[in-house]
Amino acid sequence: VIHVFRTTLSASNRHKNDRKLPPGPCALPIIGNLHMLGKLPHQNLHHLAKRYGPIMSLRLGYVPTIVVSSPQAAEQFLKTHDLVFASRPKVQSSQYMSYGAKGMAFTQYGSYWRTVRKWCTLHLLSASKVEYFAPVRKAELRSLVESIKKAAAAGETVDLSRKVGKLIEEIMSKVILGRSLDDGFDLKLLIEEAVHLTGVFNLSDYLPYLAPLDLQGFARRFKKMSKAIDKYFEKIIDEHEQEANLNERKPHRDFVEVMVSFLNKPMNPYDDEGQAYITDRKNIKAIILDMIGASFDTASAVIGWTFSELLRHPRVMVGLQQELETVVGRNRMVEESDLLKLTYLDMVVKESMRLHPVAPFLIPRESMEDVTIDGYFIPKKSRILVNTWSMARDQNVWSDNAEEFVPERFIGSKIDLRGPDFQLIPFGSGRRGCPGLQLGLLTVRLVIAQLVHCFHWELPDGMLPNELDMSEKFGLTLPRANSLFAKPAYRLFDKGM
Ligand code: HEM
Repeated sequence: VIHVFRTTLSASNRHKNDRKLPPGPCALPIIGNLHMLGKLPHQNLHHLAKRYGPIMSLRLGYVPTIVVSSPQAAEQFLKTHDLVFASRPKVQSSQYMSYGAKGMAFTQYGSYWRTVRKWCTLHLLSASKVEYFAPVRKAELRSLVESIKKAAAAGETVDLSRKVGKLIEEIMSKVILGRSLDDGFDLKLLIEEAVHLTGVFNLSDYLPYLAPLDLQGFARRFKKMSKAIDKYFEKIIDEHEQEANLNERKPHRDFVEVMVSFLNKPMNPYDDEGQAYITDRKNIKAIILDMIGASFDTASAVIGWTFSELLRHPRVMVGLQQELETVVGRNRMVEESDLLKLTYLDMVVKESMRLHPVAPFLIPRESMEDVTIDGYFIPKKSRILVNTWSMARDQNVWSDNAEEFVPERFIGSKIDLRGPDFQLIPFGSGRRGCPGLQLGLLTVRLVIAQLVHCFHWELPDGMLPNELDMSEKFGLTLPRANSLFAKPAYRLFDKGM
């Protein structure tokens, strides 16, 4: 009770003193504005921002929260004051799922995070590492094309969401764990649930005195999931250790193999900040979980939305097939080396990631000190939600047709989706921007190009393009709510292999 009284009092005091918080809707006692989020918070906050402006202040439970909804405002938070907002809040999910924030994505800013990030960027996510796995992508895509070809020959409709989900899961698990997931353990289902629960608003994070009651049952679910995942990772690390003993001189390939080779060694021996060690298996398990969580759902969500838009806009699908025909020709499949020449594909992917950003609030940040932005006071320990979904619908930035899927808007434009241009930041920006961008983007482009090149696609049962369901499922990521079904017809001249 004292805690509730204190937080309510201190929140109202903040309004009273001369430091002006950004505008925002009135907050109720105790819950603040939590009741205004609804099932699709990115959409509801988009509507509220239209009324209160691009830097809006809310109180979620006891947590002061700032919602950023324009590219100019995002630049202030992610570039001008990048360091102030380079931390992540301590949340219940990371305590359970990241072994007490021992990974990267949910770890507070500091020397541990800096070292882990540098190390992962250098040893796991570098350009040469991404390239190294090209044969894995090729083999997995070939086998997917073969299976869709069979379905096409039988006149069947395929569940594209499921097929693409499986493909990404296979590619990423070979890259990260060094093995196929065909071993009876449904890691994908657990990761999907973990990512979803990490994104939805957990009362225990906003009203911590209620945490022991676990009113939404999240803690129970996190504990159960983390136990199952931990057991699985232990087995994988054991196997890697045995293999490492057998082949000491073998080059290290998958992520676990690289990490196991660093066990008990400092991550950056030549660096002043080398306090971080992969001292025990917890570091390895936390990093693996981050990598899997960050890669399974993101790439498949982008591909799912891009296919949905292509099916809703046959003109764009045909345009993309024409480009593929010119650059690749119908006598062979797409190779990774073709991708650089596919400029329309690039526009299609940009447009899809603009309208359907995979992480609608990026991964929430937390301010490390008090700061004033555009005359507004942003208190230390505020939670920052950058609403990229809302930014894509800003008519001042994207003109009257902001809500329409028009890849041609990028003709002659230099907008880069990797972070420098704040109107399009599906991978975030600044110190906390996505370190897996290269791997993610390459995978997304390759899969879309291959499937559009090899097959004609139609909506099933005479469904019209404007009848396709486009509902979203909100979590840390924003995939389609329902599976996408489509009917393929093989279109390459030869056997395509
Ligand atoms: C198309 C696929 C992907 C998309 C759209 C995406 C998007 C994002 C976004 C929006 C963030 C938050 C950035 C911020 O707060 O500014 C992020 C962070 C992160 N991503 Fe990705 N990502 C993708 C693929 C990947 C892959 C394949 C990996 C690794 C295998 C990865 C690893 C990470 C990690 C570790 C972080 C946390 C970084 C940190 O906190 O320092 N991502 N990603």
